[in-house]
Amino acid sequence: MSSTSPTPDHGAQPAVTVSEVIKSYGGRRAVDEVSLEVRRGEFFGLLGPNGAGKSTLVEIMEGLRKADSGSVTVFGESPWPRNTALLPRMGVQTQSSAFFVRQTVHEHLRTVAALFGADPGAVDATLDAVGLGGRHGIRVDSLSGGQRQRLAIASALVHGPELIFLDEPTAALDPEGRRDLWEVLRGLKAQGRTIVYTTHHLDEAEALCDRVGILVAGRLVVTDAPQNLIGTFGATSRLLVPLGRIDEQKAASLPGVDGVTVQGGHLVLETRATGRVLAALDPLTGLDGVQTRTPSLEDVYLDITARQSQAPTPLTTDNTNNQEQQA
Ligand SMILES: Nc1ncnc2c1ncn2[C@@H]1O[C@H](COP(=O)(O)OP(=O)(O)OP(=O)(O)O)[C@@H](O)[C@H]1O
Repeated sequence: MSSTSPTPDHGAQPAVTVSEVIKSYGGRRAVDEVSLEVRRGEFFGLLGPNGAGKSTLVEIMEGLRKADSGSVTVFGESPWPRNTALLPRMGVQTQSSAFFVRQTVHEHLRTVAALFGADPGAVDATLDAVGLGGRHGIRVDSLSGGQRQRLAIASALVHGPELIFLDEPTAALDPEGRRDLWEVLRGLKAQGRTIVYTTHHLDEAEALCDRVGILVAGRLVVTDAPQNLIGTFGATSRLLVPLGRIDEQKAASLPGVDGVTVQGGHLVLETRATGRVLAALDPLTGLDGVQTRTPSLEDVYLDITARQSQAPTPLTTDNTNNQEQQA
């Protein structure tokens, strides 16, 4: 990767602005009047079920697809039609990234680096960063799916872009590869780069993203910081009590318990008042072996997407709109 870091210019225009974008295929809206801003230095995650419109929206931001209506700017300029001035400032990994399949890994990345006029010295460092350091001489068409994905990510990073678009970058990676890439992405953010990415891994989005946007059937239903979403949408905590300690009816009658189910070897108590329920349980069952599960972004996501699929309604908007973003 190039060692050049973006000049910090917080308070400047957003990295990406999307305004009322619509894109339809055959009369069906894949992206339905979406507006959002990605701030400079922000790590922004787009979440949503299969077919929700994430890739379409990201590719419109990248200038790879044309919106039917609405507007997009990247660093204040339109990415469509193909804006060559923006290319050195953007790194793009798509779900169908192209490769020079007859080249070796090192040749491929050297070629990509040369196309962008990047420092050839960045090739080795980038391959190391994505875990392909030991694969320099392997032909691209002999790589595994996960290794190809790493090479696609390297191809998006080698020229040290300010703004990085990654479409499901960890989809084909093994757990170790996923964690390694998290560190690479955190490093890029620490350098002040802006990252827009899509993922189905909610734990990952919660760990990495400053803000996430959830798309359902082409509509952006909510945008906020993961912790704000968890707080705002008030997913309940769960207390797991080993079976046999307390009967279901008695548990359901405890103050603060919203619901009780049996799952595996546990009675699962749903609550928004964990301390109160633990205090009530202690004299009845003791707390040994009682486990507490706090709500996660995944809980909130599943709740929001299920409710939106049944009855689409506007949700509370971004709590972080007026907060300064930290690089
Ligand atoms: N080139 C195309 N022609 C026709 N329909 C398309 C095209 N690209 C996408 N679509 C449709 O648009 C909708 C949104 O697709 P998109 O790939 O953007 O969703 P996604 O959220 O990225 O899905 P996934 O999580 O499965 O990657 C889907 O119904 C898809 O079938």
